Amino acid sequence: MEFVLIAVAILVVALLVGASLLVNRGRRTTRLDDDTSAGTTLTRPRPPQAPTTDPAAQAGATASGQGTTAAEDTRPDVPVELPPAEPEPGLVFETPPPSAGRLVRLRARLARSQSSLGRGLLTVLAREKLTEDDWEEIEETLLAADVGIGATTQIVDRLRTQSMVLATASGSDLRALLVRELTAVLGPDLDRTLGVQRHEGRPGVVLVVGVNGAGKTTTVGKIARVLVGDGRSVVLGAADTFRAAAADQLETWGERVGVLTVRGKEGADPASVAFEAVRTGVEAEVDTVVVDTAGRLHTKSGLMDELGKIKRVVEKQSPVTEVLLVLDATTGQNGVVQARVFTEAVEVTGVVLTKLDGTAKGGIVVSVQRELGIPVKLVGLGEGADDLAPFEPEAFAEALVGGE
Ligand SMILES: Nc1nc2c(ncn2[C@@H]2O[C@H](COP(=O)(O)OP(=O)(O)OP(=O)(O)O)[C@@H](O)[C@H]2O)c(=O)[nH]1
Repeated sequence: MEFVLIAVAILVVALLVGASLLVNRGRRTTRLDDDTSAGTTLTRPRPPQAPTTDPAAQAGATASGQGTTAAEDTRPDVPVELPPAEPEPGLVFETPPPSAGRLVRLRARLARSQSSLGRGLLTVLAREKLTEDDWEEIEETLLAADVGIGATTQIVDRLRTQSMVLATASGSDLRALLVRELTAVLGPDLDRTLGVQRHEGRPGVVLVVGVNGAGKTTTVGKIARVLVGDGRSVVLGAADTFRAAAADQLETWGERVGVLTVRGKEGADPASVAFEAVRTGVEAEVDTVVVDTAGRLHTKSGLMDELGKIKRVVEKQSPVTEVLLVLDATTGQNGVVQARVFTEAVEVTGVVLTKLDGTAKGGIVVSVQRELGIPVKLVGLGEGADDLAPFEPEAFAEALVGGE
């Protein structure tokens, strides 16, 4: 009898161990879009034989937000199969226009800056003989438009040396002169190429940073459209896990143009989401992965830690080729102060100035570039999906001055 009891006990223990092994094994593999997992998800349904990832690693990163991340764990190198980029039934992808020439098409959006800056300057310059009061007015107009003291002095000095020419210049000559001088302070020789190209078989990786409310998420969506409009394939990463609505917003932007978004659960580790987004981009061999990051302005060291970690983790997959800082043009000099925190936290390679349509201070482009020493690469000129344009100094100066 005793022998039978011992045999039954051994059998029960063996069954329990076997069952637990099976359960754990089941947990080790989950689909990226499995809503019950704590890790990252793709926004569109994956094929039934979708590959698997290690949720244990993801959960670790998600829960802690520090220490080892998903990326830093050794994870099986499981290929990610993406659903075909074809419209689902009833869903028609939009075709955004290419980015070239957008600034010229959107020049009317700078009307507010044009009337206060461009027209203001032209009116004074057209006076028969310029007095000291006139020069002061020119200076004040430039400063009021946030051009900044250094560039204002440069413009006024150069115009003064040409006052003989000004005295006899026609309206169109004056306009051309002003366009030339404004272009000169806009840094016409700065390299504004976006680092979005594939390199050595890996996608370009763009990190988008900036204070929440600057239009960052909207801008990431618009950048996706710029890239798609220019014929590139894109994956988006919703690493702003602090604000749940940001991921929803990004998904919607992506869906409209057939771009996949990798997102995390609310509160997930941003680095983990960024890692998965880039991993997905590498596997799918897309041209560019664009990652939206959280822009909470907590302590500088907190920001540095978070952005530093995202960059470090992402670069296990593919080098970061562009870090874009999104700034709201309507916040003026305040925005520049905030911007400094970001430039100290991460090596920013380009600035996106949003909401330029909503300000009379178009000169902010000049002061941002001068103060941060970073080129403005894109400008936001409205709420429309394609109201984001590559920045071109001469076209911008033309738009500010207006006419012709
Ligand atoms: N007029 C104008 N509005 C813009 C521009 N860029 C963004 N916006 C709008 O600004 C509004 C507020 O944007 P945000 O509050 O910054 O929202 P968000 O884009 O999610 O920004 P984050 O919180 O940084 O992620 C949205 O309605 C955008 O459409 C622009 O260039 N011009």
